[in-house]
Amino acid sequence: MNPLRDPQDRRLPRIPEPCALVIFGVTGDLARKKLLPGIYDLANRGLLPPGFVVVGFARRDWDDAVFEQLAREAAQQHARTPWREEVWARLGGSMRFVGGSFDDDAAFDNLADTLDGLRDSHGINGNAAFYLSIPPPAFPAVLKQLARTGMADNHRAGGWRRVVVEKPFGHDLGSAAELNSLVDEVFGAADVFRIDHYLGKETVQNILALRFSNTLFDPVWNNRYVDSVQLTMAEDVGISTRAGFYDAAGAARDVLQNHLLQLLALVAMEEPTSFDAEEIRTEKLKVLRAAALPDDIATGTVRGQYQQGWVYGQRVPGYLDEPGVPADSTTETYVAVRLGIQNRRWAGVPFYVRTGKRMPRRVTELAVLFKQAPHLPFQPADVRMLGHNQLVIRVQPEEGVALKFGSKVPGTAMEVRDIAMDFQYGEAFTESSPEAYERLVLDVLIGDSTLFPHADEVEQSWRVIDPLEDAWEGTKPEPYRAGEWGPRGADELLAREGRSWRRA
Ligand SMILES: NC(=O)C1=CN([C@@H]2O[C@H](COP(=O)(O)OP(=O)(O)OC[C@H]3O[C@@H](n4cnc5c(N)ncnc54)[C@H](OP(=O)(O)O)[C@@H]3O)[C@@H](O)[C@H]2O)C=CC1
Ligand SMILES: O=C1O[C@H](COP(=O)(O)O)[C@@H](O)[C@H](O)[C@H]1O
Repeated sequence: MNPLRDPQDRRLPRIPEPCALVIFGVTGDLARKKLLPGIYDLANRGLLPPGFVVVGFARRDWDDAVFEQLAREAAQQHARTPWREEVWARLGGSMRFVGGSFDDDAAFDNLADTLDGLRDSHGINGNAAFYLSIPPPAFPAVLKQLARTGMADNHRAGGWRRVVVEKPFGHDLGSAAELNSLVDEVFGAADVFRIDHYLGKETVQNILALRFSNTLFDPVWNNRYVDSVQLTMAEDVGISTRAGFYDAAGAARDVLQNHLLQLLALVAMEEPTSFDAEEIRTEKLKVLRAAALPDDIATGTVRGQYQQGWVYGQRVPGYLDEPGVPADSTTETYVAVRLGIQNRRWAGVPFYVRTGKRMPRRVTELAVLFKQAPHLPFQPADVRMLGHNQLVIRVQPEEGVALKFGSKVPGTAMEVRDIAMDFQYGEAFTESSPEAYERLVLDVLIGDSTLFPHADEVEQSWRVIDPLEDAWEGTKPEPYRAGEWGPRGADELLAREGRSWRRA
C-alpha cells in the first residue's frame, strides 16, 4: 500500500469487495427508476469490483437474459451518466434472476444455491447484500426466509451478509419496534441498513458541512438570532400507481416521519465529536427526543387532500379520482406542522414543516429565518422592502444555498432592500452530484452506515408521529386544489403567529 495514501480518506474511490446485490422486488418502480440505473452509474464510474453480481428476485418466469434486458432498459432510461456499451457488457453479463414468491420456500432455496454458485464463478466469497425493495408488509416474510435458509448468516456464508430495508420502516411505533426486533434476530446490528434516501442527497449532507466547517453560521444558529425555521418538501406529482401503499400511509407517514424529521435533526443537532456514524446518530437522536408537537395538535397542524386542478397547465385529477383510491378516503396528501425543539438552543423557535403532493412545482428546501435587527435607524419607508435575513438550503431541484439580506438600493436615498447571494452547485462544481441511491447502494456494499438512520432514530420519529395520527383519527382533511400551495389552513397556521410561508 502507498504509505502516503490514507485509507480513511473518503476522496479516494472506495471500491467494495467482490459481492452480490440481491434485489427483492426487482420488477418494481423503485428498482427500475433508481436502483438498477444507480448500479449502472456506479459501474460507469468504475466503483464496482470485477466480481460484482446483481441477482433479481420477483414473481416472474424469467431467465437471466430477460432480466438483463429489463435492467438495460431501466439503466438506459434513468441513469445519470452517459451510456457506454462496454460498461454494460461487463455489468449485464453478471445479472442473475430467481423467480418466485415470498412464501415459496423452493425459490429461496434456489436463491441460496445461486449465491453459493457465485462463490466460485465470480469469487464473491460469500459476500452479499439483500435489498428489500418490496411492499413493507412483505418485509417480515422475506426476513424469515433469509433466516430459514441460513442466507443471513455471515459465518455460514463465509463472508459478510447485509440487509437494506426500505422505508417506511413500520406503520407506527409498535410495528417499527416489532420490525426492529425481527431484523435484529436475523442480522447483526452492524449489518442492517435502514434506508432514507434523503440522507444520500448531496445537499442534505451539505447541511452538516455548512454548519460545522464554517465560523459564519454557528454563532447565530440558536434562539437568540433565529426567528423560525421552515422546511418545505413540495412535489408536483400525485401518487402515480402507488394508491395501495399511499392510501394506507398518507403524507405524515410517507415522508414526515422519515425524510423531513431527518432534515430537521440535521438542522438542529449539536456538533458531533467526529463524523463517525455513531456520533452523528447520537446527536440526531437527541434532537428527535426533544422534538415536540404543539400542545393543541388540532390547531397546530394542518392536513389536506388535493382536488382536481392544474399543474404546469395540465389538468390533473383529484386524489379521490386516482386509480385505486377509495371514493371516501380521508388520507392526507398534504401536512403542515409546527414543531418545537425543547432544548436550550431552540426553545421558543418554531420549526414549520410542510409537505404535499400536486403542488405548483417540485421543490425541497429548508430556510432559516433570522430575527429582524433590534433597531433600524432608517425612515420606515426606506425599509419597507426589508424582510428577515434568511439562509436557504435548496435540496432540489436547483441545488444550492442562498443568503438573503438587506442592501442599499443605488441612489441618493438610504433605501434598503432584500437581495440574495446565491451559490449553485452546477456553477460552483464541475462534477455533477451522484444520485442518492447511487451513493447509498455503494455505502451498503462498502459497509459504511453513516448515512443510514439507526433503529432508535426510527422509533423516536414514530414517537413524534403517533400522537399526530391519533389526534387526526376520524377527522377529514382540508381540500386544496392541485397546483396550489396547500390548504388555506396552512397559511392561517403561520398567520396566527404573525408569520407567512416563504415563497419556495
Ligand atoms: N417507488 C418509489 O419511488 C419509492 C419506494 N420506496 C419503497 O420501496 C419499496 C418498493 O417500492 P416500489 O418499487 O414502488 O413498489 P412496487 O409495488 O412498484 O414493486 C413491488 C415489487 O415487489 C414485488 N413483490 C410484491 N409482492 C411479492 C411477492 N409476494 N413475492 C415476490 N415479489 C413480490 C413485485 O414483483 P412482482 O409483482 O413482479 O412479482 C415488485 O417487484 C417499498 O418499500 C416502498 O415503500 C421508497 C421510496 C420511494
Ligand atoms: O420516499 C418517498 O420519496 C418520494 C420523493 O423523493 P424525491 O427524491 O423525488 O424527493 C415521494 O414521491 C414518495 O411518495 C415517498 O415515498
